Amino acid sequence: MYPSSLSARITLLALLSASTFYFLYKSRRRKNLPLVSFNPNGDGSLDALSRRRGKLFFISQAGTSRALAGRLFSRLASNGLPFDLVDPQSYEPEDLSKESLVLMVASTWEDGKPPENGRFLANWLGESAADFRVGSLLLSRCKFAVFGIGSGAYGSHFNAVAKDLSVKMRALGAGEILPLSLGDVDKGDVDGIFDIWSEKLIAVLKGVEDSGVILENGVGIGESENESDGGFESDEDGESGGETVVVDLEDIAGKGPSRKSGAVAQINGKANGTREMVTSVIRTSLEKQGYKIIGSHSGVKICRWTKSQLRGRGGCYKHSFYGIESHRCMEATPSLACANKCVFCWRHHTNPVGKSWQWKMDDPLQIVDTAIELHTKMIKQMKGVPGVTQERLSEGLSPRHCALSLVGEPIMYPEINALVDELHRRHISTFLVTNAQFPEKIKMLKPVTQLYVSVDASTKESLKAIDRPLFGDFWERFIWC
Ligand SMILES: Cc1cc2nc3c(=O)[nH]c(=O)nc-3n(C[C@H](O)[C@H](O)[C@H](O)COP(=O)(O)O)c2cc1C
Ligand code: SF4
Repeated sequence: MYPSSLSARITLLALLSASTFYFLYKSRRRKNLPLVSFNPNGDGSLDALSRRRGKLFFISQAGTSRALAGRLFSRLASNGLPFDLVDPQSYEPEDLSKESLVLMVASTWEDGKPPENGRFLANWLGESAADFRVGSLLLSRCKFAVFGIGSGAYGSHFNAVAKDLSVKMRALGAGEILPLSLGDVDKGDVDGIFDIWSEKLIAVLKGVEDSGVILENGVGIGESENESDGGFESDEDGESGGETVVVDLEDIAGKGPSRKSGAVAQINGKANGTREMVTSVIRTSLEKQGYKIIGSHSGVKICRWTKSQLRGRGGCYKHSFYGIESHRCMEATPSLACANKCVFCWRHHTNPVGKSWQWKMDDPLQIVDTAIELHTKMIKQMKGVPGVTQERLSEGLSPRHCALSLVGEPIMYPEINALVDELHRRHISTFLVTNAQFPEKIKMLKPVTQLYVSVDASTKESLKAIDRPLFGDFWERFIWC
C-alpha cells in the first residue's frame, strides 16, 4: 500500500461520494416541481418531453388484452388522441424514463406471471423499483393507467400482473391518472368494465388536452393513487405507499451475537464463529430482492448497468470515468454484515450487524468460484433479450472487474486480502467500498484497484443520525479513514 497515493485516492473518492449525494439530493428536490404538461397531439407549444406520443402497451398471450388494447387504440385515435400501440417485446424499457404517458392493458398467466411478451418489461420494472440506485423518481415525468385482464378463479393471483405493474410504476415515481381497473374473464363483464374504464380515461385525457396540462384536480387525477372508485380497484398489497417491512437481524434472529458468548474461535489467527451470518429468514428476504447468496455470508447480484451494457446501452459511472465495461463487471460482497444501520440502506434492514466478525467463515477461493459461477448464470439468462449480441454475451461471461460493494462491509471479512488476491490472480480488477468504520482493516488491506470510502455526512451528529453506527467511537474511526 502506498500511503500518499492512497490518501489522495481516498480524498478524491470522498469528494466524488459527496457530489453523488449532492446530485441525489438535487434530484429528490425535483419531486416538488410542478407536473409536466402533456398534449398527445404534440403541438409546437409543448416542451420536448411532451411531444413524445403516448404509448399503449398490450401484455397478452392468447390475444384478449391485445384485442382490447386495439379497441382502445382506435377509440383514442377517433377522439384525437393518437398513441403508439406497442408490443413490449419490441420496446426498450430504459426508454420509459422519456415517456410522458403510458397505458397498459395486461393479462396474467400461470402462477400470476406475465405473458411472454411482457416478461422483460415487468422484470425490468420490478428490478428497477427494488434497486436503491435507480431511485424513486426515475419515471416521475410519466403518467400512466393500467387495465388488467385475469380470472378470479386464480384466487390470490387474480390479475397479479396488472396490480404489480401499477405498484412498480408508482414506486418509480410515475403518476397514476386513473385507478387500476381489473376485468374478470370468468364473470363475463370484461367488455363492459373495459368500456367504462376507457371512457373515463378518454375524459381524463381530453381534460388534459383542453387545459394543456395535467391538472392535479382533473377527472380522476389526484384521486387515483390510493382510492378505489366504483368498479375500479386500487392495489392493496401495500408495496407502494404502504409501509416498508423493516426486519432487523435483532428482530428476526434474536439478539445480535454476544461478544461474551465464546462462540468465536481463532483459526490461523482469524476469527471463526459457529453461527451462520445469513439465517434462513435473511436468506429468503435477500433472495426476494434478487441477491444470490454464496455460502453463509457472501452475495452476488447482477447490476442493472451490467444488463444495460449487455444490451448495448449505457454503462455505470465507472464506464464514463474509467472506461470500464459494465457488462464485464460483477458486483459482489464477502460480508453481508456491516457495523451500521444506515437509514438509506436498501436492504430493507435485513442486514446482519456486528462490530467484529462473529460468524462462521467461508473459504475465499470458494467464494470467488461461486460468485463467478452465479454471476455467469445470471448473464446467460440475458440470452435472447433484445439488444444482447453474442459478442457482448461472451464478454460478459468472463468478468474482468469486481465491485466489492454490493451491500454490507466487505473488509469485515477476515480473509478479504486472500479474496482480493484471488480476484487479481484471475485478472479481475477490484473496486472496494468501505463505510469508514474499520480503520485497522484499511491499514491491513492489500492494494485494491480502487478504494472508495462512503462519506454519508459531514458532522458527527449528522453521521450518527444517518448511519446509526454501532461503534461508540464511530466519528474517530470515520475521521481516521
Ligand atoms: C394457463 C392459464 C393460467 C392463468 N393464470 C391466471 C392467473 O394466475 N391469474 C389471473 O388473474 N388469470 C389467469 N389466467 C386467466 C387469463 O388471464 C385470461 O384467460 C386472459 O383472458 C388471458 O389474456 P390474454 O388472452 O391477453 O393472454 C390464466 C389463464 C390460463 C389459460
Ligand atoms: S454501511 Fe452499507 S450495507 Fe451497512 S447499513 Fe449502511 S448502506 Fe447498508
